[in-house]
Amino acid sequence: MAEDGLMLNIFSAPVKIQKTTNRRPLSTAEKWAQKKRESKRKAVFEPQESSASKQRKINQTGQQHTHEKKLQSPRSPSQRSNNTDTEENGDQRENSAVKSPSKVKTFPKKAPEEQGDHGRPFIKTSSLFRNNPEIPDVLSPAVTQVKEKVFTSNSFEELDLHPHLVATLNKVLNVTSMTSVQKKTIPVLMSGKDAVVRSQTGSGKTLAYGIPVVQFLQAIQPKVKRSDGPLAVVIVPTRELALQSFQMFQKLLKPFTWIVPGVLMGGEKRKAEKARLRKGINVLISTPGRLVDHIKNTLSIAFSSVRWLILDEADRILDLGFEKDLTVILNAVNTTGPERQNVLLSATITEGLSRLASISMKEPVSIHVSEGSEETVEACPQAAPEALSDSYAVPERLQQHVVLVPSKLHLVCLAAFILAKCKFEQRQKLIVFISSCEAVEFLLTLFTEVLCEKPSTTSTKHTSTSLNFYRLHGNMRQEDRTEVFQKFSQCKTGILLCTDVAARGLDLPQVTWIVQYNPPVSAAEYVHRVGRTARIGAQGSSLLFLTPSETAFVDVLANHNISLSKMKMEDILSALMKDERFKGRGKWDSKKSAAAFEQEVRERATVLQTDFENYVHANNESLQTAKSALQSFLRAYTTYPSSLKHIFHIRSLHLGHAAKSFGLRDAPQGLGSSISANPANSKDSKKSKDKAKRPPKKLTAKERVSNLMRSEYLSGIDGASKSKKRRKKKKGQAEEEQSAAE
Ligand SMILES: Nc1ncnc2c1ncn2[C@@H]1O[C@H](COP(=O)(O)OP(=O)(O)OP(=O)(O)O)[C@@H](O)[C@H]1O
Repeated sequence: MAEDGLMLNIFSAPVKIQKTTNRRPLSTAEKWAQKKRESKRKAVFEPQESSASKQRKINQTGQQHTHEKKLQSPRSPSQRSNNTDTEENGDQRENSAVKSPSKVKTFPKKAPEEQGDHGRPFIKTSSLFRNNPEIPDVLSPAVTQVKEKVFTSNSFEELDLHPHLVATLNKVLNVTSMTSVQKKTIPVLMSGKDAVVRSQTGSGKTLAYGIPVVQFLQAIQPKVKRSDGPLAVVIVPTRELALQSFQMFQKLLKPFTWIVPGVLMGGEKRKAEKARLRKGINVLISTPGRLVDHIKNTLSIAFSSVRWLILDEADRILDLGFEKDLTVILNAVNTTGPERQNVLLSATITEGLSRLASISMKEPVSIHVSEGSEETVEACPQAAPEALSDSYAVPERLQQHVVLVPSKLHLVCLAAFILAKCKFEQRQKLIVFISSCEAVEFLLTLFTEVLCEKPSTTSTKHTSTSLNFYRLHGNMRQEDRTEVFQKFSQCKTGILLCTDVAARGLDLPQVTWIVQYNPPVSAAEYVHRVGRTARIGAQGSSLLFLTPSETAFVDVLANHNISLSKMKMEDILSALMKDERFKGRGKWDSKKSAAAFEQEVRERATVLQTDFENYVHANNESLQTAKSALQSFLRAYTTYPSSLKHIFHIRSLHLGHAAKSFGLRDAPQGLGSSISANPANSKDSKKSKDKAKRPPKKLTAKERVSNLMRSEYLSGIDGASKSKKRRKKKKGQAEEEQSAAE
């Protein structure tokens, strides 16, 4: 079973949790062994230091501690007075157990003038800036980026379209000239051919298939009737995308009221969908799992008239292990139907897509828009898409950045970036990609509580706007998902925290920044995520967070002709200098030296981290939420494909440092066993021990794909329903999360 393998992978991973309480003195041999383990770990996580620098550090330790002790506690001491804190050196501190409130070490109250502006009592805070791995120099290899011209000077009038359709395009959709992909695709599809279409994100692929479908359907005589059932079937991977494509068809079909569009998607009431199907839907937009569900269970669904089958984001549909679902769909539409046109579209052609093309299409025309490819509209007997798989086009006006941030500093760095953009700049709209639903929920609460200013507090020095956080992931109720999708579409400024459920196809207007807080599982997913900005010729920016050990992902992207420019972590953190809420203990004077500035930035980052940690440790509920968010992050981390495991391997994560990025002061103990029956962790269970001894079951290729893509399942992308049900029977928590996503 794929899941068994996965669980084993996750929880038997060498995640080391040190116990530090109730220690007895170590014997010499134990000390030696510990020293050896420590130096081995340091070789992985920390820069090599000269003995002189080590000595310097030892000499400085006392001083540093004194300095840290002077850092202040959060704003509401009353609310957070029972917070724990730890004060140990480096890793020991991070891995030590959470002390009970009674053991909290508090410091003697200082005179009011020493307390700083917010009256934080002094607490000990572990250093964010020590024991971090060295940040290497990242040089994005020089690559020639693939360019695609978005617009042409040709108008829709040049095509032989129904005048009402042209009028709708001009007046309802406000589009007059064709984009390059539309100019190339529409005539091919109107001539009745199958096509594989690749063009960059936000280049108008939806209309490239929507216009020919509507032109075709309105011309059918006698007129199309509802009772004809579906004549066009559009399959998309997520519910929001289904809704978006449906809305586009609604607009296009305005003048042709006798043709009825409809959408089926997981999360909606089946009964209501059945009723709509019974009434008759002519253009059917659906997620794959839901359509299969209806094919099997709804007698009123008849595919005898289907003339178009369109797979949008076709590579993703295949990636997710939808092959079985697609076979069911293809069998259903193939039964008695007439000649059918098939269209596959995506911004990223993969090997999988060409495989799909070969099973479902007849001599498809390959359409791609890269510059210098004017003559690339050609008959493509299967192999041609593969020729495209190495380089991806990203929008020309997209500015791509990467920042290397040690795990410990991830949280404050993201917070500082959000503050910089959305508090101290105007009209910024951010999407932040996070690897799991729980982490999205956790960050939403944490940021809302710690970063958003309470109405009573006002910032004096800098004009600031309020922060509006939204979240989108697969564990949300469908009504909430739809509401957030609509609200974020309409808002002028805000921050959407989301999983990859929002990575594909969504056309959210005026997004200015894409932040990939957790790296994507592939270069293709990178392209789709950043593609939520800089759409249809607009400008946009993106920022990819990597830890120092993940730096090689920059080369992976370069292999696909994607080049990034470096942003410095210190520059991002320096945004905290504008926020007086996090100011350090000393009086800050802008005339001070650069070194003092840097020191103040660090102090502010530490104050902010302390606020996060105090919020997390304020009560058991928030602590448990942080722990389960960390668990889900670790679980997602194990799902990178084997081709990227040399960069993203759970072994290269430092659990204590990762915990810090969830506001946890220590690496939680018993992490694995609390999630599920992890053989390695459930020491007492004989069954578990036996299981642990068993070699992992060899997985089939398909199971491996499912395994690798599990973070996407967890993130709520519409997955194969049957396998989920099976998993639900067998496993606990993880499966529940997944079924909620459907
Ligand atoms: N000819 C056009 N002129 C102006 N705007 C257009 C034109 N065609 C499409 N658009 C607009 O461009 C935006 C992006 O279109 P669309 O979502 O179809 O892009 P896409 O290529 O499918 O992107 P993705 O690969 O991310 O799914 C939409 O808001 C759409 O209304």
